[in-house]
Amino acid sequence: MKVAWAGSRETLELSDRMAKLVANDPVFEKFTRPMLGRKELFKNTLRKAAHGWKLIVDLRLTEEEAKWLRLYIDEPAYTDLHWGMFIPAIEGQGTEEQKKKWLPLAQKMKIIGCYAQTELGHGSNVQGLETTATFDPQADEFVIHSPTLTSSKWWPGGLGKASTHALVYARLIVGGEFHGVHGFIVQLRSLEDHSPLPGITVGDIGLKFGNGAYNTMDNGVLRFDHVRIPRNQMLMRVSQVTKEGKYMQSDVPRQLIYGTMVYVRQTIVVDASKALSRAVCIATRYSAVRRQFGSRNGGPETQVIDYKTQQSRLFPLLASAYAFRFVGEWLKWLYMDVKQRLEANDFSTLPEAHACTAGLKSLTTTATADGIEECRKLCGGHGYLVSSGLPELFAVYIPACTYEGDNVVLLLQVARFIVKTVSELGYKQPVGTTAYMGRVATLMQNNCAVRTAEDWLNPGAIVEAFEARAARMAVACGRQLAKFENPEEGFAELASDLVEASVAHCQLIVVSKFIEKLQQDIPGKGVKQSLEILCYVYALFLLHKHQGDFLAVGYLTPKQALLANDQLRTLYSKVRPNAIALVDSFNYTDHYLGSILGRYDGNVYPKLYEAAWEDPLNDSDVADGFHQYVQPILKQKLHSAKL
Ligand SMILES: CCCCCCCC/C=C\CCCCC/C=C/C(=O)SCCNC(=O)CCNC(=O)[C@H](O)C(C)(C)COP(=O)(O)OP(=O)(O)OC[C@H]1O[C@@H](n2cnc3c(N)ncnc32)[C@H](O)[C@@H]1OP(=O)(O)O
Ligand SMILES: Cc1cc2nc3c(=O)[nH]c(=O)nc-3n(C[C@H](O)[C@H](O)[C@H](O)COP(=O)(O)OP(=O)(O)OC[C@H]3O[C@@H](n4cnc5c(N)ncnc54)[C@H](O)[C@@H]3O)c2cc1C
Repeated sequence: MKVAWAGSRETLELSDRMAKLVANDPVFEKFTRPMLGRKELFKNTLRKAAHGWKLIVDLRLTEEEAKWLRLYIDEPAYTDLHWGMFIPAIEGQGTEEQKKKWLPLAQKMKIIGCYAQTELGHGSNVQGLETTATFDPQADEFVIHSPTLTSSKWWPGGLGKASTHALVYARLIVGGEFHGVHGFIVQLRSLEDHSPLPGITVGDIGLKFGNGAYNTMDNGVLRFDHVRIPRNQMLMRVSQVTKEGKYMQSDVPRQLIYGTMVYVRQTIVVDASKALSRAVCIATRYSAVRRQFGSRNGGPETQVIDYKTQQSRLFPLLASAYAFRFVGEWLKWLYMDVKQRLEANDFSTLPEAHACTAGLKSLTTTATADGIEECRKLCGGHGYLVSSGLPELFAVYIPACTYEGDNVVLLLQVARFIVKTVSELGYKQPVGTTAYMGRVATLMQNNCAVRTAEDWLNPGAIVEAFEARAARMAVACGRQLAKFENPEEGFAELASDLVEASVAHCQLIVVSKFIEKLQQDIPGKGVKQSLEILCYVYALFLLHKHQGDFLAVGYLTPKQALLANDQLRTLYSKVRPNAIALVDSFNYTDHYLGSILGRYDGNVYPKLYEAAWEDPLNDSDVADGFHQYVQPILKQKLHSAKL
């Protein structure tokens, strides 16, 4: 199962080596992180990032090894944005000449870059950005300017203190004409002493949610006062500005300017399975350690993992972690395919790649953020201790529902894609993830054939149920929209229904990709059978949770929905004996998990007890401040009998 989870034996071995390298290096200790003040915390992150880079250089790690190393260091840092957005943006939107100039500098870390798109006044609405880049043909330069307070760049990670350069998204103005938002490489700080260059105001935006957590990152604010950059620092793969001041659009669609977001959304889906699996690993191991009630004749109490309620909350999350792992693997393939096509100037699959990355980013991050919080509750009171690892994981993870596109805004993008597909059904055969809509007539007509709970253990029955629900919801939205004279007004009015239709479509993708995965050769005794059980758990859990949809569209009867729930209970009993092995298969070190409750050896109580004494409050028996603030109260002479 470890190999199935990792994707291949090679990846398992490689990631295992990197995990151990980090775990055994004292520089990467993270237990004290939540107790550090902001300055110490940030400096500590810089120290870890520098040590990580030294290891990468000294040990001549490959790009793949370096990625795993950074993951296991497990601390958001400016390097995430440098490697994760700045470099990919230049790769995707730069010309060959620009790539030749900037990529070696960035890859050797001679410069540090960030991705400066969002502003104080606009994030979701990228076309609403206010920063301007005005071409000055006399000087052959662009003038980058922040005309208003709301045009201040706000949020970019790595911008506040670390970056020397930024990829700045600004409205292009050539000859007095606006040409939409484009990307510009702008130097922010001196490469000698790191001080901000003339015309640049830059700093950190302040503390964020949670102790430690994402506060290791210097999310920044940036203003430009007529800052000049050479013309060739506009990324010009999509459109060009000539020396003479002529704006030229190439054959490449202008949506490619958003290409970095497609790339990052894809990586976020892969990361969702990592974050959720960490939380599930902690909650599952602890649920096997924790005992409450049910002692008979003085025997041990019941392990809380044996309670059906615990199983019905925990096992769907375990199944979701696996589902997200496999859909992430598929999405990575889809992205690589689109990337290759784009390089060959084939843009035909870009809209689907956009819809899939947007929709799956939204679905997996929402489920993961909610799932981490559920895992905290599954661990009872001890889950609320920072030493459980769950509060920090939650605090670090939740902004994933917002960054790289607010999850609702992204589902509305999926809705546009679905509505367009439905409206074209008469003359255009849908392909890829919308191919099922080509069978819309059958899907609208046929109802579920399930008669017994066992009938639900059939991939065909499950896929058809999810297809029928998604198709019927999409068609219903299409019919409602057709009643509006102005389609945009209709879209705005029906936005909530459209979002629900998008969720149904995205859930269908995850379920289908899990089922497709099971059609592959999966070696290892019992591995495939265990994955089949998890796949049914994932699908039937969703069906149970959203049974209102399946009933409302008329595909299921209430009896069939009940049968699905009956089957789900049986499946939980089948997951139980393997639950620990299924989380051990994630192959996480205790260092990466960072949780006393999730320790591999299960030695929870002694270690919790030990850790309590390491809290700074326990440095002395009598607290600082006692004599000043508490003792006077204890010693006061009360004048009134009532008091
Ligand atoms: C305990 C320690 C643990 C450590 C863990 C570490 C965890 C760290 C992990 C990861 C680090 C991540 C760091 C995060 C950094 C975050 C960065 C950011 O947030 S960068 C900013 C991102 N911003 C956004 O995402 C903005 C969202 N808005 C948009 O994307 C768009 O503007 C829009 C919502 C799509 C709106 O566009 P709209 O339709 O209104 O208009 P147009 O812009 O004109 O688009 C029209 C057509 O274009 C199509 N389109 C839109 N987007 C894309 C795209 N990306 N690709 C292709 N096509 C696109 C759209 O569909 C329209 O098409 P048609 O309908 O005309 O065919
Ligand atoms: C931790 C973190 C790191 C970040 N890192 C970066 C970075 O490195 N670089 C960068 O450029 N940016 C970064 N961002 C910014 C991030 O990309 C934006 O915050 C995000 O895209 C959401 O945009 P917004 O803040 O404008 O939200 P808003 O759009 O203001 O959202 C507010 C509310 O309005 C709703 N809403 C908005 N538009 C619509 C609509 N059309 N229909 C219905 N509802 C709508 C949303 O659903 C939400 O509920 C980061 C943000 C965070 C939190």
